[in-house]
Amino acid sequence: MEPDDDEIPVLVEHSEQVDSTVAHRVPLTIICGFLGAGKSTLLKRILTERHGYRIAVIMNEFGDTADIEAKRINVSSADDPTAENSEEFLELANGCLCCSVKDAGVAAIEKLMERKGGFDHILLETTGLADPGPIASMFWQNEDFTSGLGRDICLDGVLCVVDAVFGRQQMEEDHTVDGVGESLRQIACADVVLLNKVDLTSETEVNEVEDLIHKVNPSVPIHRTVKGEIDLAHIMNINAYTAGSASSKRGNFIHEHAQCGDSHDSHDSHDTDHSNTHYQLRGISSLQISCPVFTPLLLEKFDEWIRTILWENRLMGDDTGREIKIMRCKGLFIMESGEQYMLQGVQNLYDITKVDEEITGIPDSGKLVLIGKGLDSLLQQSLQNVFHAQIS
Ligand SMILES: Nc1nc2c(ncn2[C@@H]2O[C@H](COP(=O)(O)OP(=O)(O)OP(=O)(O)O)[C@@H](O)[C@H]2O)c(=O)[nH]1
Repeated sequence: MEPDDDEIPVLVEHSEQVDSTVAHRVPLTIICGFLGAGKSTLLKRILTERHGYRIAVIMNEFGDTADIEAKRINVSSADDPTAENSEEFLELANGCLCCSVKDAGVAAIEKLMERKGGFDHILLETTGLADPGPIASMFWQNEDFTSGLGRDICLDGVLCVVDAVFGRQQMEEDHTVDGVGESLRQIACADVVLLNKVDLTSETEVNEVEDLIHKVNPSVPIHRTVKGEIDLAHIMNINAYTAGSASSKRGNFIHEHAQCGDSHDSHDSHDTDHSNTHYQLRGISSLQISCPVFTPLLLEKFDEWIRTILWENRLMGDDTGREIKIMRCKGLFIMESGEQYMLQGVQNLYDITKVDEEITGIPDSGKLVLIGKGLDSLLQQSLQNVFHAQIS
């Protein structure tokens, strides 16, 4: 759903036809990561390893990686315009394709689809300083996009590579004018995290970084890696933004890290009491809340509640000017009928869709994860009021 001042939005249920179309689109993964964390190392590995996928890797800096591979497989690079086959695409021996993204993301992908087509997956690398939120929203739910390029590709998820050695320091130290640093934005928006360079630090330190990441994004799966060594099944086709056939994977956030508790507190440090894990770091906080079984009316009410926050940056009924900013939200709601609904949101875009397949091992009640600014006790109370209005 996108905000529109003139229309009252309604909850749209996606038909099976739409979901089957989604299945034919090429999934796109946005790769972000802290400076020097190992993004290029991961991409180099993907571009050279025999994995059986045809992957298009769209890189910011075509330079180093492409040059190395070009020499090895004897294909000319974009830096050599006189050579035969010279273009900004570089086809590699393992079926991967490397593409320069100097001409802006969407244009590069349009060209890619026109000229090369037929990929299993697209990996889009962003710069170390990028906020993946706006990029993700560009590839998801954007009207211009869905009526054009969106017919061919769909957003699979956001992968964040974190440095196991300096990750913690980067998260604690970086900040921008509005108080939330890029590294925290990247963690907030991540659907999967690679905690890389674990060979360079102790188990204790790795555990601490992992803990910090989960404080910021309680539901994100974290994979520990050395030089980006990861089974691609963990980072591709995770379907973080759709409610189609692979819903069991999307249900992960409900089960993983249940030890985080139900809520996170707002202090610039870890809470020692694990029963209250309400957490805030440099202005960004995360909140994980258990939801009661939903009636159709409660689903409507919840839709109104989250819409007011995402579109108007305020709580329903609160005209005090207190601002709330959600960067990422996810939810799974269990209906009285046994049906399940999935919430996905990035920036001010969101979608609530019926899950068309049973998620195995789900709890009796649903869960909601919010990551952003202003997630305080007033917000929690406001949500509880919505829940209790239905129960009583
Ligand atoms: N020991 C060790 N070194 C690593 C690992 N991953 C990457 N490196 C090294 O760390 C350095 C930085 O890695 P890159 O892959 O260039 O990092 P990046 O995220 O692409 O860096 P920027 O694009 O500059 O932000 C390189 O020298 C890599 O060889 C790892 O898991 N262990």
